[in-house]
Amino acid sequence: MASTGRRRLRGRQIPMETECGKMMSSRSDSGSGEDSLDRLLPPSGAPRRKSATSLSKSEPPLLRTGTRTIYTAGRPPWYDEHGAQSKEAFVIGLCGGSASGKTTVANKIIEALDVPWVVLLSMDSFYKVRDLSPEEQNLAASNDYNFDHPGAFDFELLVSTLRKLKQGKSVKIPVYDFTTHRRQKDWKNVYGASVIIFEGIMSFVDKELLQLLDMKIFVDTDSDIRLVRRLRRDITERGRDIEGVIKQYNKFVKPAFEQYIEPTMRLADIVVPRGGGNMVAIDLIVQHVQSQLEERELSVRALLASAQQNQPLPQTLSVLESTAQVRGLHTIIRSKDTSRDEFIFYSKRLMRLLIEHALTFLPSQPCTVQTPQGHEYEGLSYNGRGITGVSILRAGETMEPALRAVCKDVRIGKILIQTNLDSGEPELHYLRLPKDIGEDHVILMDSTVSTGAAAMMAVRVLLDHEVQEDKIALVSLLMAELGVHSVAYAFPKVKIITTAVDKSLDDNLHVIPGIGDFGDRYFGTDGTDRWRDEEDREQPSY
Ligand SMILES: Nc1ncnc2c1ncn2[C@@H]1O[C@H](COP(=O)(O)OP(=O)(O)O)[C@@H](O)[C@H]1O
Ligand SMILES: Nc1ccn([C@@H]2O[C@H](COP(=O)(O)O)[C@@H](O)[C@H]2O)c(=O)n1
Repeated sequence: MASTGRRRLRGRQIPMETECGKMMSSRSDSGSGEDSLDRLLPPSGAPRRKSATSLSKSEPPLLRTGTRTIYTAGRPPWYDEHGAQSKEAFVIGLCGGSASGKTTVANKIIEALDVPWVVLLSMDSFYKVRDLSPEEQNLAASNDYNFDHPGAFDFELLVSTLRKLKQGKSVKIPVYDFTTHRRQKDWKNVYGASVIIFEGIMSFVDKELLQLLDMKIFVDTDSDIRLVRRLRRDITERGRDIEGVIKQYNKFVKPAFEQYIEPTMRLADIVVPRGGGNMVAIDLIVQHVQSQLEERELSVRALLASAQQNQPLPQTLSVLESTAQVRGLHTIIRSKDTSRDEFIFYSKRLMRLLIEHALTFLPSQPCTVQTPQGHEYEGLSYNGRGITGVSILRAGETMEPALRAVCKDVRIGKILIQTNLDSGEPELHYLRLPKDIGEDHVILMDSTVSTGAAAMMAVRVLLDHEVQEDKIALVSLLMAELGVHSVAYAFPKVKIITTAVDKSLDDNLHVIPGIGDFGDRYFGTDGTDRWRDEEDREQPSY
């Protein structure tokens, strides 16, 4: 499962560490502001981050421990050839008394596991939502409020969040502040993962929650040690004083351990004595998880390549009319002898025609306007909430100027999908989508579509962000028949819009007769750059 192989940036092979920086496992974002940024690539020069997202224990949401930085290879497909979510995340539940070392064990597992997309979810995030009343605030301030009772947690939100995350969907997670006993204003956006580690003092008390856990681990640390650790932590990290910690411990923490937490030890698959120092136990856990992940591996491209062949083209497909002008443009950009500047110029013209064509599928309603001559004109106006263009990087980004030119104030999102050259599978590496994209019509842009695996991954991501399937238009200059069938079969409501559909794919899954590698030809990375005007060079924006 851990993949460290070579990648191809939708066509271009890149050395991972120099071009993209190294990847981190998973992350969260505050979701505030115009863009909610699910970024998997650190900006160049930015400090590297630790392995997984920790979702409540500290702010900013980075790993707190670990001697090693784990880099990921991006998110592999979590859907099958039908576009359905077939790959559920593996969920590890970690239970144990307060300060037993749950978080420490979780981080050790993440480090040793070394797989992409691990999320660390803490039960602390799900302390009840309502603000404490002034009396309760006073109780909390004097360590007289009971945070160690099942009733203190919002299990409903916790179960629904974990269920969604396990299905590979993105979720918003509250962030808890131990110093104010409140949730912070901004919640974190977290994208679905391959492995979810869920830790908390009451991880095993709720039946529904238990059913979501694939592996249950109890961290069993001596109560004296827990008290000492808790004293140190609560004073240094949670703004408490020594008397208060001891009072709270004796009044609530200790009895709760005996009444609610310790009895759930019998539900555990593995008990880890001593916590994070027990490397033998951690290695055993890691071995088991790795074997489970291997079993879940899935080859989407292979499944697609053998699927849905020799069928009539779907109703959802619209091919730009093959006028003399369109054929002429194709002739230029398909020719291997076309120079780069001509390739850019004429593919841009074709993109403009394609995007204009795509916009005709947006919903409209009749409207009447007054002309300057005082007469009425019966026209049409766009009848939707907003329009977002989402480009599949890198080549899809070349279509953004055409969209911006014809669609005023369009919002733009980006998805970076790379092909792992070892597995041949697409992997999701970077995602930036505008806030509330779920309400918009989305024009999903990629220059070419071959098997459809990357396009399917992008559609899957949009659906996971609540975009409605019938509001997605996949717009591509050139598509292979196979890709059209794959996307249409998996997502029958997605509109597919292109300027040409080519019959076949070669052994490298390139479209035939095709256009070559669009990104390489456009960005001049194919080594055959015959550029005339150096100043006009275009580069990808990320
Ligand atoms: N094996 C250990 N040795 C020393 N200190 C530890 C060990 N494990 C955890 N700690 C410390 O104890 C405190 C609580 O650990 P943590 O993993 O956050 O526990 P939990 O998540 O169960 O509350 C932290 O300050 C942590 O650094
Ligand atoms: N406002 C709060 C909320 C919770 N606590 C204590 O946190 C403990 C659970 O967190 P761990 O990291 O120790 O598992 C729990 O025992 C609560 O007493 C708090 O002090 N203040």
